[in-house]
Amino acid sequence: MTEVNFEGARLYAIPMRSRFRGITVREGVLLEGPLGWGEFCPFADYDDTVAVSWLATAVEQCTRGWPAPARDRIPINCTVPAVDPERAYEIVAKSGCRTAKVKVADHSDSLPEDLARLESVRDAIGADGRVRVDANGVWDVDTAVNAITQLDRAAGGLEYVEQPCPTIEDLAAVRAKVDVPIAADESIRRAEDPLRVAVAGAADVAVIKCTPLGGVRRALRVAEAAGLPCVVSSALETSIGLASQLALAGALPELEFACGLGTLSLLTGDLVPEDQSLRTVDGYLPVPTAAPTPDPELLETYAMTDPARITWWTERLARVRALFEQADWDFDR
Ligand SMILES: O=C(O)CCC(=O)C1=CC=C[C@@H](O)[C@@H]1C(=O)O
Ligand SMILES: [Mg+2]
Repeated sequence: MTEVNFEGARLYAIPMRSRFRGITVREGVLLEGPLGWGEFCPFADYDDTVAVSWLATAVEQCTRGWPAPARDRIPINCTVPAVDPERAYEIVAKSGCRTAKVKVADHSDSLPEDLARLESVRDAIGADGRVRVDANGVWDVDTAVNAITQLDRAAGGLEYVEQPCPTIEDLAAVRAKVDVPIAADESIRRAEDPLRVAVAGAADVAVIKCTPLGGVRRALRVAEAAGLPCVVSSALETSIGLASQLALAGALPELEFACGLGTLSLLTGDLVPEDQSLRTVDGYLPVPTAAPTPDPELLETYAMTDPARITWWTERLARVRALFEQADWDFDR
């Protein structure tokens, strides 16, 4: 992998606008290769083995590029964190998106807050907008059935509920009891072999994220294996990593749903110049033909400065690089 300039890795730390997935500062690494830059940003709680796929996505982007797209723009959902109703209204209203994805079940006893947030989101998006929720797998089957029924009512109809329960079996049980369609996210992405998850009977929609799945080519194979309509959703990358996710959304043979790639708005900044930044405009993002280039000034502004974090990321990158090289990674497999 001499093609990738690991010595020139740039470490960044960008504060989030609101806490999301327990994260208040997004950290990661940019790597340069012959085709431009890629982004390595596995969440801190992922071990090195899991992080290998994240590195593969960055290496694919900066050394190989992506398969040809089937479309040139992607409809985007705005993402509403577990915020109060006023803030939820504001996020949806100013997003320009016709679909909103709302985080629910953020903490125990969250249902009354979730219901108020959904009512507000429906007010903001209007009767013809679409509203989906994501519970990140925290409910058991009975809790899920009860919550989904109430959330569906508060939202004036849900497009789908993403990962209501942790297991495939529980998703199937909930799906048999509610009319709201079910989407599988963690069930696919965290599976030991995402190509072999029997998700078809348990969900109506597959959420696919190319960053943790090892690149655009692999994610396309996972999408095909899932055999369901797909939604591409982000891993909270900067514009550098979002480019791969948009390339995946662009290359899917069919795309029925808006994708969860409008997450740059959750960060307080980006690493590329304003005119290349992948911020949603009128509910859409373009499918890039090449990775955007980081702005040297922004790399300085958001450079990681905490010595302990720098050591942690540098050592992690070295370990994951060694695993990636041992794996003799095949991007097409
Ligand atoms: O899909 C979206 O609208 C935004 C992305 C998003 O929700 C997520 C990004 C990163 C980590 C995940 O916990 C979370 C998700 O569960 O889908
Ligand atoms: Mg999800």
